[in-house]
Amino acid sequence: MASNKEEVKLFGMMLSPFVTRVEIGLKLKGVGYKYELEKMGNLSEALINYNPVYKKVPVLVHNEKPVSESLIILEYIDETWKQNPILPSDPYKKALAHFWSKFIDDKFLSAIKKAIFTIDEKERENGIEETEVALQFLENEIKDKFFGGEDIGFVDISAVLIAYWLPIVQEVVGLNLFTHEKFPKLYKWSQDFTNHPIVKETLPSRETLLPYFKARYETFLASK
Ligand SMILES: N[C@@H](CCC(=O)N[C@@H](CS)C(=O)NCC(=O)O)C(=O)O
Repeated sequence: MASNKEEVKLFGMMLSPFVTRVEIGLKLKGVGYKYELEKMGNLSEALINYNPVYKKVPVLVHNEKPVSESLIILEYIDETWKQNPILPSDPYKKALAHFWSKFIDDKFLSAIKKAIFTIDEKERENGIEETEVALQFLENEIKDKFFGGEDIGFVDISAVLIAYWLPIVQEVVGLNLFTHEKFPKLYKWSQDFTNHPIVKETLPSRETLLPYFKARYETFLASK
């Protein structure tokens, strides 16, 4: 737990998988925090001061020191509060955890964005194919219950957007990318992960996320 002297603030936004990563990390550690709710398109001056480079959430402010970028924040949390480790201590395993988390943010995210937010049919198909290739790499990486072994770790938390956001997003868009048939191990992992009590209590409800994403997708289609 954060001691009384410590002040932990999380600048976040509803329905953001990047903010959810940080919340899961803090809760796994049992660190209490104050949530500062930001609004898309109307960010507070405080947030912009804390993250002038990207002007995005999440930002963790620990005793007035701001840390930005969800994966960097997660590592900071893990190094600051030692209980319930999120990253492996073995340097090679730690390097692999960083590799796969970066893979999710680089390869998977760019592929899925292309698969969803592209009008050009050929380009969209490339996006779908690239998403499936990325999911297959992750399917091959699951050796235990979680990417982190028997307990949730860094890659699991990074992949929350695959476990929870992707099934909802593909339903709205009408894609069948991530199914039990195509990726049995990854699908089973997504069930175990989203049913973990800390993850479950942190995820936004399907009833909120689905209409939000539907509206966003319709706005995109209307703009084309
Ligand atoms: N790479 C960043 C991504 C963060 C991000 O995209 N945050 C979005 C919310 S999901 C945001 O703050 N958007 C506000 C804006 O663009 O004005 C991370 O991992 O923290």
